[in-house]
Amino acid sequence: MAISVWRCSLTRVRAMWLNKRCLSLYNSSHGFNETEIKEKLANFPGGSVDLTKGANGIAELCVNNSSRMNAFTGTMMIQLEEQMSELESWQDGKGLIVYGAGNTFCSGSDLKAVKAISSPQEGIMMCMFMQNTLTRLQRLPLISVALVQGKALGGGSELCTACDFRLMAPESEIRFVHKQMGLVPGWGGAARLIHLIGSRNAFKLLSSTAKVDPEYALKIGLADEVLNCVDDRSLEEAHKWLSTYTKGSPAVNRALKKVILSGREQKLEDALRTEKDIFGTVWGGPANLEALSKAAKHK
Ligand SMILES: CCCC(=O)SCCNC(=O)CCNC(=O)[C@H](O)C(C)(C)COP(=O)(O)OP(=O)(O)OC[C@H]1O[C@@H](n2cnc3c(N)ncnc32)[C@H](O)[C@@H]1OP(=O)(O)O
Repeated sequence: MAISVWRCSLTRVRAMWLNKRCLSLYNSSHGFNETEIKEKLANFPGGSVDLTKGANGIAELCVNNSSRMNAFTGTMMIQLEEQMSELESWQDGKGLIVYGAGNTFCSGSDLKAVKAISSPQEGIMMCMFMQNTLTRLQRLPLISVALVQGKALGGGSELCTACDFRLMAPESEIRFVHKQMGLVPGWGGAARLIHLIGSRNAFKLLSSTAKVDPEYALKIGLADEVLNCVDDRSLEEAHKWLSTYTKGSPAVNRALKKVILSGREQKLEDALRTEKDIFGTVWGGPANLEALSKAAKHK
């Protein structure tokens, strides 16, 4: 009995490790040493990244460092990575809302930590670590939404581009301030921004470091909706918005996200093949059989 439990958990750990390796961009073959950068990041504590998984299949991920406008400390970067493993293995999950504590989104990386990891080699390691994590966020089999209240600055603006959708509360702003810091985005924000709004609009936002308000964000396709509410009520509003897109079984919702991902990331022929494989996982499945038995009409 004890041996079979041990084998089972060993298989689960191995599956999680393989999954993580497949979903990440960088591993040791790219000169990336995850253990080393985690040890370094652990020296910059503070704040937390809190995950709440709802019984309705919707999770909330809260970036919480309110005394520093939710800036990412080293330990928060590590926690964000750990929460991705938790979400990747959540079979009942359908959706995710990423938001910041205290009615503001996130002011990027903690400037104190950034100062201490200032060598280009360490900067590149931190950048690889965060790109891995945010790529895994983007590739979660969940419909993800960034709820932007207050400010999303620097790395915070990059974080919101890793979600499938962005909802902006009144008076909120997204701002790629990197150039003013003598930087360019490094957490994958530039590449994702170009996919979202095109290279000309992305060029303008990155080179001017302009504040993007909800109305302009909606106009250029950076935001998907301008919410009516501020403070805690905007989280409720975000849940309501998301519920339109997460109806139905987790298996079908997750399959849907996977076909969108393959269409987004793969070449057409490969995406078509992946779509066929994913189709095979839902065809004749419980949700399909139930719909057929009800002879559903779509009037
Ligand atoms: C590849 C990633 C690249 C990056 O993310 S680089 C970092 C980019 N982010 C920044 O430069 C943000 C710098 N902060 C600001 O511009 C302003 O603090 C901000 C966010 C507009 C808020 O302004 P205010 O509302 O006036 O509030 P405040 O300035 O008094 O801030 C409240 C406390 O929060 C702190 N804070 C804000 N952003 C921080 C950050 N990123 N790292 C470390 N601490 C940060 C700020 O220092 C202040 O603390 P304290 O009260 O002085 O002890």
